[in-house]
Formats: sequence, structure tokens, C-alpha cells
Amino acid sequence: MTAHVVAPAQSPDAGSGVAVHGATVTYRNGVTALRDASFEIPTGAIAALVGVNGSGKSTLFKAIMGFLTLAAGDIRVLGMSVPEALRKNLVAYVPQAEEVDWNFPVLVEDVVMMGRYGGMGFLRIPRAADRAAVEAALARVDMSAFRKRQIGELSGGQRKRVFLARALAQESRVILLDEPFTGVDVKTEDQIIALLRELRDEGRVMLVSTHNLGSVPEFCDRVVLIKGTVLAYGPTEETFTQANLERAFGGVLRHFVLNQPPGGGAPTPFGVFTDDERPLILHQGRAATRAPETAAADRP
Ligand SMILES: Nc1ncnc2c1ncn2[C@@H]1O[C@H](COP(=O)(O)OP(=O)(O)OP(=O)(O)O)[C@@H](O)[C@H]1O
Repeated sequence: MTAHVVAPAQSPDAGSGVAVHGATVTYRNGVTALRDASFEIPTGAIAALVGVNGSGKSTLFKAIMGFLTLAAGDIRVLGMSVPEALRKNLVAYVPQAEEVDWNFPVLVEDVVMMGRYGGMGFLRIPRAADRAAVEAALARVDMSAFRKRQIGELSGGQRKRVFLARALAQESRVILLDEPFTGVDVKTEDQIIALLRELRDEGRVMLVSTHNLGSVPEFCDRVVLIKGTVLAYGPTEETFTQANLERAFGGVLRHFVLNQPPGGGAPTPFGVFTDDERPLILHQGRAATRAPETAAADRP
């Protein structure tokens, strides 16, 4: 498969996870945050959504969540329109830490139970199946011991895992994660990545916005590069290249070329891009990706 730089012709959505065609979003103040954006992610994939601050990542998430209406274009989720996918509880959102009021007095298990609300009646009385789903989701993110804690009493990494558990309890097939690794230590990041890989292997679709470029080749099989529109998308090896990153980030990224011989001379073909604490190492303009067998062997 090849990476797409221009929008491909509209394709049938059968088998497709998320398909966005010509999406344009204009806010009430007249700002067009997203113009003619197109990409497709198949089911059973983890896709990174990468771009500078203000490039439209949150806007795209909100459009897929049905919070914003498109001025033009079309979004299909698992072959369905956004309202239909939402009605079926197929899309879950794991928010950025800043979007949550951590002073709100709510227990961990109540946050996870919110993932079940869509399937409950008006009075939201949990049934045995709801309680079992919450228990299973908490166990899966290794947070069962914290179920009776106030959400505000948790660390940043623990909070992320609770919101991931909410998405699991919802039994969503598409999970949008907004900066899941911000304020998270490397061990928790590895736990989250291991869980995302499991979810991918179950055929779910994850779209992960991240500034953590170094981790992208490690766990994302797809990349969507965004800057007011989709600049490029496709398999990581073909899309997450130096040339595309330069288009997406321009001079914003810190870029080093390693081992330039003293006094000049030809530099070695290694480069380091960094937008975060975890740098991306490029060799001959391409990100090194781990072989799937290696990645699988690393799973805890
Ligand atoms: N509610 C809003 N009303 C008007 N303009 C908005 C609104 N929300 C975002 N914008 C504008 O839309 C553009 C895209 O913003 P968006 O939040 O989608 O970027 P982002 O890629 O998520 O940024 P970050 O990496 O900083 O989270 C920006 O120019 C922003 O100022």
C-alpha cells in the first residue's frame, strides 16, 4: 500500500473503520479549522493523528464525535453516518486531562459506568451486565483496586487508564484518544500501548492524537498528518517520513542531524525530530519501525 498525499476517490466504506471525505469545519467566529480533509483508517488499526498546535486535531475529533457539524464533506464510521454510529455507542472519546474537572466528586467506578449510560434507560439504573462490564474494564486497565477512589485523587497516568476503561465498558469499536501520553511516565505509556495493541487485534480502530513523535513508529500502523487539512495519510513506514514531517511541522520541530563530522563534510543519514520528550529517530529520512514479531514479543 502507498501513502496518500491527495485525497483518493471516494471508496465504498465496507470494511472501513473511519472514512473522512472532504471534511470542512467552520466555527461560528468564521475560522475554518479544517478544510477538505480526507483520509481512511481500516478496522484493526492504530492511527496517529499528528500536527502542530492549532492544526485541527481536536476539531477533527469533535467532528467524528458529532459535536460539530460539517460545512462540507462526509464522515463515515464503520460504514455508518456519525449520528447512527453514536446512537449505537460505537465511538468513545478519551479526553485530554485539561478537559476534565478533577474537583468534581465522582468515584472511579462511576466514571467507568458512564460508558454504559447509552444502553441504560432514562433513570440510569445499572443492571448486573453493566456492573460486570465496569468490573472487566477496570481489571483490563489494572485499576480495580482504585474503584472507590475519587477521580481527583489519582495520578495523571491512572486517570488516563480510567477513561480508557470507560471506553472499554462502552464496548465501542472506535476509540479517539486525545494526547493519551501527556504527563504519563514511560511504564504507564507502555501499559497503554500494550492495551491499544490488544484492542487493535480485536478489530477496533484507534485514532490517537500525540506530540510524542518517537512513540508513533513503535505502536501506530497508520499516520494521519494534519495542518488545517490532511497533508498525508497511510501506513506509518510510508507516511511518517522526514519530508512529510517537515511539511506538517515546518520550522516548529527541533531537528538535529547526528554525527556531522567536525569541520563539515557529509552528514550521516540519521536525523532526530523532537516535538516532545520522546524524540523520533530517522534513518535516511524514514522512521525506523519495529517488526510486528518484535513488537508482539515485547507485550507484557
Ligand atoms: N470553539 C472554537 N471557536 C473558534 N475557533 C476555534 C474553536 N476551537 C478551535 N478553534 C480554532 O481552530 C483551529 C484548530 O484548533 P484545534 O483545537 O482543532 O487544534 P489542535 O490541533 O487540537 O491543537 P492542540 O495541539 O493545541 O490541541 C485553531 O486555529 C483554533 O484557534
